[in-house]
Amino acid sequence: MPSLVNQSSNKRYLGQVFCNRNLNMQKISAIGFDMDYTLSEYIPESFETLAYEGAVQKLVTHLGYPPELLEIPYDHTKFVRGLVIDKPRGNIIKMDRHKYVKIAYHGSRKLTEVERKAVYDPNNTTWDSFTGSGYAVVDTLFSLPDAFLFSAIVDFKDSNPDRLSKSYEEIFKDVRTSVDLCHRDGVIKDKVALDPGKYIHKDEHLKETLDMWRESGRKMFLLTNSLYDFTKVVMNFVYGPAWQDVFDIIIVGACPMFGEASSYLEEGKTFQGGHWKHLHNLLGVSSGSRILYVGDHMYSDILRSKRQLGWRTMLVIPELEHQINVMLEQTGHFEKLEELRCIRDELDGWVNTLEQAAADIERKQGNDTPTEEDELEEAWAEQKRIRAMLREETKAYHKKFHPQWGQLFKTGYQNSRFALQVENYACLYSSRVSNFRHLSVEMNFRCMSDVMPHDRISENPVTRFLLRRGRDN
Ligand SMILES: Nc1nc2c(ncn2[C@@H]2O[C@H](COP(=O)(O)O)[C@@H](O)[C@H]2O)c(=O)[nH]1
Ligand SMILES: [Mg+2]
Repeated sequence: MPSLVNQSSNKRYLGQVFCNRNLNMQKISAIGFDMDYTLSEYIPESFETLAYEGAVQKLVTHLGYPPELLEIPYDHTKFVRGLVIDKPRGNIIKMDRHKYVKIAYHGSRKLTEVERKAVYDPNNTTWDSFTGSGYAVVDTLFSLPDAFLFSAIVDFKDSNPDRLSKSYEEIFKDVRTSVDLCHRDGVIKDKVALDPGKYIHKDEHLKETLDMWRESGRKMFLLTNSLYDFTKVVMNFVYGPAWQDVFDIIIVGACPMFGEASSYLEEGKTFQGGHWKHLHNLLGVSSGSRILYVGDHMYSDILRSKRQLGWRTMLVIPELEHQINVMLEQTGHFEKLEELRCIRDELDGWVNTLEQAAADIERKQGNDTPTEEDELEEAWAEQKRIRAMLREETKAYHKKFHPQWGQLFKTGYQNSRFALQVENYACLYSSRVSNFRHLSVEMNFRCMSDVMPHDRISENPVTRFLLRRGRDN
């Protein structure tokens, strides 16, 4: 069977597993799985609506929010992972990998460039790391209803200031409390238990993938934040009644960097809570690098388990399918953007040369010659035209991915903060666990070679500028 790793198609995503860090499966002796949004992919329309409607109900009934909020329907397409909620300002923002804010919305209103830069451009304000308590990262699909609800209430407050006197930060706190409660009081889980098929996608290939790994002789474990009753509902649906047989260890009510050594409940091979050292002992591994953990939550599943436990990680990114399909459809558009960028760089070089020449002449003669002035005016006009065109084309390209937030892994043409975290913390990533079924259980994953700007020295605009100057002198 042909390997699907890092193989590209010019039509659609084929379920490739992508590799950021070399990982030899022969060195992996235990494979662990998170459950929610990893083994079970929830249907956003129905599942997220449970959290949203439950939370609005609580805000209105228990926290005195205006009943009109009950009439706002949930739109699961509005927000995406990787965004950051700026609680005190009532904004939701998207950053590039350098933490420059490139898109900002206040409620559902997009900030103009001037407004955005006044608040977030480090040239105008003090540098912000966006890590304090005033910010909340949308780093799991579970947070999308929080983002939608916060933004809807910000809109409501702005249009009805006399009806809602709470600050944006207080509103966020109430939203968080209400959504959190829905995860604990049965508003979400009782409904899912009654009709799992309405809320969970059935992946026809999941069972064979998990069985394939089990048969490879590796230790298998499930490590989920969900409690046992809900785990049973979900695993029964996604795998079948024999789900417990596929795992050597089942840990519920916990995430990778879990707990106190002594605080856990044990029933056979099933535990509630516990400690990672205990888990390493049970798995018989001496080093975290022998464990591959597959999860969807950037922070708790991937970043913490990699940084603090040294586990190898695979991030499940369901959004990858849409992102890659649009990218492949838009190849022509992307090439046009690349071309425009080259023209812009050439023009910048040309303008630079002319400006320098004009300055030299001015120094020597005391004023510009009309020829230089005309040429410079012409170059500036062309530079302005191309820059505007590039800006518009880039916006149009991004809109193909998402009308408000653009391409998940990019802001403009740089990697987004989300992409940076995927690169830094996920050894592997793919859209779903069952994509592994195409691959050998002993696969030696190898990453692509890294490219720094100086590795592409001949494409560098500064190189082109220097070469042209060298030729002209
Ligand atoms: N109390 C809260 N629980 C939450 C919230 N968001 C998600 N969850 C629950 O966590 C687990 C996720 O399990 P995992 O398998 O991905 O580790 C699941 O039971 C969710 O319902 C929250 O805001 N508050
Ligand atoms: Mg999860």
